[in-house]
Amino acid sequence: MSYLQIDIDSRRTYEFQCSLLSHFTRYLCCLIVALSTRTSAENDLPLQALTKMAPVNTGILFLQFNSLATPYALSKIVLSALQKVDKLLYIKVKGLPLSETKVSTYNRIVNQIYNISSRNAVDRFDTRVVLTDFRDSLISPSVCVINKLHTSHTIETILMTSQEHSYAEFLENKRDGITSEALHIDTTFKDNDQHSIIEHQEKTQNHLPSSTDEDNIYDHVVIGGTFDNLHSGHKMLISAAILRCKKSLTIGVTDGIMIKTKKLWELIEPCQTRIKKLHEFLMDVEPRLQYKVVPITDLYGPTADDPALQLLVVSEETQKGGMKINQLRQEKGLSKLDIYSISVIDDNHAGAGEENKISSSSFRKRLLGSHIKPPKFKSKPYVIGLTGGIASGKTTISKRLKDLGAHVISCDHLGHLAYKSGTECYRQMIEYFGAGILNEENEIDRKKLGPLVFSNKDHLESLNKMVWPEIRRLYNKEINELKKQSFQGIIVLDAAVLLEAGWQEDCAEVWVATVPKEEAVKRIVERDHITVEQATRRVESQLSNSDRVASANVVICSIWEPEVTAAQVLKAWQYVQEFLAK
Ligand SMILES: CC(C)(COP(=O)(O)OP(=O)(O)OC[C@H]1O[C@@H](n2cnc3c(N)ncnc32)[C@H](O)[C@@H]1O)[C@@H](O)C(=O)NCCC(=O)NCCS
Ligand SMILES: Nc1ncnc2c1ncn2[C@@H]1O[C@H](COP(=O)(O)OP(=O)(O)OP(=O)(O)O)[C@@H](O)[C@H]1O
Repeated sequence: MSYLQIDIDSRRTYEFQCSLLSHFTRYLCCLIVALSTRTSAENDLPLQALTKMAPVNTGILFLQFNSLATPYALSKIVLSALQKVDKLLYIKVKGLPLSETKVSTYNRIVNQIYNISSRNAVDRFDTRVVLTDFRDSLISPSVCVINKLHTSHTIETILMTSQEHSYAEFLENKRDGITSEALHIDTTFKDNDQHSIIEHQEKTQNHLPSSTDEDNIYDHVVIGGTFDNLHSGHKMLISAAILRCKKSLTIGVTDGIMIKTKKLWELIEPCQTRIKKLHEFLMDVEPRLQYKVVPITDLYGPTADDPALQLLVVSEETQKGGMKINQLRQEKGLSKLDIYSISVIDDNHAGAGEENKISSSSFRKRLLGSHIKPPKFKSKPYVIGLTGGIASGKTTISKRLKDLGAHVISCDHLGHLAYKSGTECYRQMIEYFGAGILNEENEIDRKKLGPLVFSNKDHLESLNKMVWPEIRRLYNKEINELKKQSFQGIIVLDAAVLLEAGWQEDCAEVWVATVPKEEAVKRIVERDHITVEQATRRVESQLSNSDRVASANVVICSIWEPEVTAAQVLKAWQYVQEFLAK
């Protein structure tokens, strides 16, 4: 071995920089650590003999660098750890060499961990590889930094590759009664694993672009992205940047027009939420860098005028963006950025019609029909508010729900009842608009009313004030009648104006039907035989998809074949059934 293994920070809880520690003292420490490690490790029970721990949400795996002799060993250890934690696994690699190690070596380990995790864990599983030790080993190998690890989530269990120490004292944010377990894994190479190892190795080799040496480290690094549903591809990009960064990392996060061309963009979280989540991830993996996380509304962001930036990290699919940036910088007399490019990581969970690579839009598609927010309350009967823009598929969805056994109340139908002569609403409307809105049978004529209200916002508002309370009274009457008949099932309140009228207050949850604006316009033109301009005006006069999605417990998108819509409805329906049965 060409390095000294030093593991002082796993012996003490205090946090200080011991730059004055002599090599001799360090060597002694190493010796003590190495000896104590061996003794306790020998006393370990084999994994099979350990009682199975209760499932926990968050854990940390302390991995010894020298146990990673092969990608196979790493795979086996990480896979084993993934099985013991439900939601979030931190991974900290200990015992790194003090010098002569390359960024690319560490970067490959990090990539491999993310690759294994994304291939083997469920979609929403969150793996976070702590980068502090890697950076210490790369940037200041002669300075021993002793850190207490602070994580944004409470750690419930500690996993290790050998039972040398509980490590609990090095965690700032840990559950009382934290458990620990040594993973004893047979990392002996088996012939039939050859294929998967070669595959892993290939996937985790970084693409080496011509403009930069993959082992260079820079003061000021920059990356950009949308970072919606932060996934392994993003984490690899961010890690590649952090490992090559000494002082500041600038991150441009797309906003505004940049996101509106993306699939299911209405489901993308607001820019400030994405920035907050990104920041939380950065603080977990390497809190000691200076981060400048800023919204961007074009592909250049701060690279258009920041002279200090030196390296841009991209992926093979966004390299072109890097070239455009350098073209602009050259035109402006700024220095060109070195460009480091990572490989794109594939998604082995990809379903039909999804991209091959891990992508946020596939995640968004998988969110359709699932409960993005839990129901507000449990009740019997159980009222679901179904809403959505014009031609978004509400009627089709409510028919499907009726087939599944729901009692559907159409607020459109109740609106017609509210206009009937003899109601309070009828009386108010004649008083406000005059008898000119009546037909020969003294019924309210919608064709006469339409031009009056759609040309005047105040009139429309007044009309809504008269009609909405009447509709609410009518649906409550129907719900109460169902209650009297001991109906215990699910009631669907199909209401285009559910959110505008505030009726979501009466619902345990809200389902929102969406289609992209262009598709809604196309459907309206075909159905109502009006012009594209007229259809566009109708769509634009309503609440936007993203406003509706903000209030949704479930989002259903009807852009694909009817069976895809039906599958989303069934998924959400089954969740509600399970929720009510609990
Ligand atoms: C215009 C940009 C920023 C928009 O980002 P985009 O919407 O693609 O972001 P997204 O969140 O999807 O991805 C962010 C980054 O992660 C990479 N990435 C996404 N998925 C994967 C994956 N499966 N494997 C590896 N990398 C991935 C993307 O290629 C991108 O580089 C970007 O695509 C681009 O052109 N980047 C190069 C220029 C740049 O960085 N500009 C901003 C400077 S501040
Ligand atoms: N995959 C799909 N899912 C649902 N509807 C679809 C789908 N594909 C096409 N459509 C069509 O879209 C149109 C609008 O659907 P629907 O009538 O259910 O919408 P809506 O939201 O009730 O509309 P409105 O509020 O204008 O009455 C219909 O003609 C429907 O057949």
